[in-house]
Amino acid sequence: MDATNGPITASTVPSDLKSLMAPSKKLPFHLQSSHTRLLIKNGTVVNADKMEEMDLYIEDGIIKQLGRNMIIPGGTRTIDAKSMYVMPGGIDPHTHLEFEFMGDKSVDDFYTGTRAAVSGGTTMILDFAIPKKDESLINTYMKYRKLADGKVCCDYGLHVGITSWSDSVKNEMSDLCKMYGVNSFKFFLAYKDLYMINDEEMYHCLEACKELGAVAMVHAENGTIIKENTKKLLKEGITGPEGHELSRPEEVEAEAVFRACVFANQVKCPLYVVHVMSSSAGKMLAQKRREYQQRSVPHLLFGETLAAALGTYWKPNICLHFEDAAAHVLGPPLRPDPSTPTELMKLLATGDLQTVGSDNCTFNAKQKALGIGDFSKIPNGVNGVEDRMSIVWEKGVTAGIIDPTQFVAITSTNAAKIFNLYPKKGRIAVGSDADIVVWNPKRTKKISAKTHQQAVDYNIFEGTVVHGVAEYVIVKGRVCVEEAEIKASLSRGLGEFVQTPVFPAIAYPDAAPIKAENKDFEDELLILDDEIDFDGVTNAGDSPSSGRSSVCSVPGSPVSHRSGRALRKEGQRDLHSSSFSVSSDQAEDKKPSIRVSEPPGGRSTGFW
Ligand SMILES: NC(=O)NCCC(=O)O
Ligand SMILES: [Zn+2]
Repeated sequence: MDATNGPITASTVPSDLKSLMAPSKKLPFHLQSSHTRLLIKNGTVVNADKMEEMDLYIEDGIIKQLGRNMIIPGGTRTIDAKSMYVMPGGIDPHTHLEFEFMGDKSVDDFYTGTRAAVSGGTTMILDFAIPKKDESLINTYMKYRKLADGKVCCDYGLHVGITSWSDSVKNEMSDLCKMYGVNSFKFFLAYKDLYMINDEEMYHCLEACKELGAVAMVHAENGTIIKENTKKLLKEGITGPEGHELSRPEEVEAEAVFRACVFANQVKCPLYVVHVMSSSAGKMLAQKRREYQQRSVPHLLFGETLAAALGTYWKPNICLHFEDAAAHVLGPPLRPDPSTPTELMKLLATGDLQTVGSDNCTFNAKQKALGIGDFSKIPNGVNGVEDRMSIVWEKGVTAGIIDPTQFVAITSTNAAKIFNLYPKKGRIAVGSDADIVVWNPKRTKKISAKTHQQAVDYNIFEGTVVHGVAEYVIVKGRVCVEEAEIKASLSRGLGEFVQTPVFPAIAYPDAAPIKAENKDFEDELLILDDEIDFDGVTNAGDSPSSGRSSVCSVPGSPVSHRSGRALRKEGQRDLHSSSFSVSSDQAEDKKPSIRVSEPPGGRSTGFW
């Protein structure tokens, strides 16, 4: 097939995808109003590198202007964000919606799951298309596209699982990268006999990812030990949910983290460790990451933890009721050490971990009951897609461990960078998607299954009071949550599949930048980012009279236009006539004066 490393284009779209692409363009009539104009006033705009008092003007689903005293068209709706934070909508890098797993199917589907996500301030999810060992990767991917397209309430992307190794798997990985908009592959060192691959297969999988410019992802637990321990525990009569954690204690997770890191380093393939659930695993990853960074292999390793791990733990009395305990079963497990949530939050604060996912994979009490009498049959998975943002805020910002800019980094920007969505997603900037959350740090909420939006009948954060919620959520320019209530505008089909191009600059800093889906669009964003990164301030805060008018308004027009290019200051570089690589510079930590504060616990080694 005629494929390149670039984005999907009309000529490279396979015929099976064409049928999916056509309908997603035809939005229902009520979603078609392309002239939605919105002004968000008086708020504090928070990006991962700084906070600024600014207004924001949105049109056609895109951020068009940032600044103060902007000239905007009449008839524009205004939201007053006084005393609130205006942030990039959350990106949940890890969900399993309608996932067929362990004999059942997770109850939150692409509609209820993304609806719940948006209600909590998340405006994009990355789900997993996981094939059985003998299944085609592309067929599995197509199955997920068919499940999700037309159903999702916010944009989504797909990671693909690697559960076996062969030439055909390798070829399909290549096709997925080159033609289907996938840039990340997860392999499992757990789930022996189901999904687990062995060390040799891991080596080849990492080699293939590196060759393709993809991000390798690993579920790091030692599946062989888990299998043998499980047999032993069941034989000893330990059949209840307490057996779950006993079969896979912290070092079983840390061993697999270590092994995967060493393999990644040998192959020199960027590796993203999903759901780091223990202090032992987190520290192991931090140690390897720092070690490789010192040997000038920056950003080889990335780590994700979960809202579940930050928001709760395996409490001493949890096993008094099977239903409670089973609802908390996921792999790797919640840990009995009560210091785990704080330890993991500190690793996020120091940049040793980069992202927080939900791993949302929900099963109702009836489904969890499959494991009565045998803990190994409890379908693994918990909720989190809805509460992830509030849990991170509560346990991070309210607790004084991170500041709002770090909150944005770990809930949105870092995922956008790692999976090559930035700055279309993960940043409040002119030209970026208007996926925005207006965060109210004064509104409180008591989390409960009785009031949550998710389809599942249990909430592992039940009773937690959070001091900070999504007051308004804007999805592609539409106000979908208002005063913390879902509006009718949040509907099926509002979201679309978003390609994730290979060679993300943060993971492959030496590679030539891969263009996003719209060349003009990306060029404009890169220019604006250059202004932000190297001036130390955005031009967005300047008055229109400063001469840098393209962001505040475009000459001759009351509003700026997406296609309008930023005017350069005298002496400022023209990226189109220079050999300077913006993408690689975006990946560096050497930008001057862009942080508002140092993270607690010392200087970050991450990419805040
Ligand atoms: N995490 C979990 O227990 N369920 C979802 C599947 C996985 O991520 O391993
Ligand atoms: Zn998962």
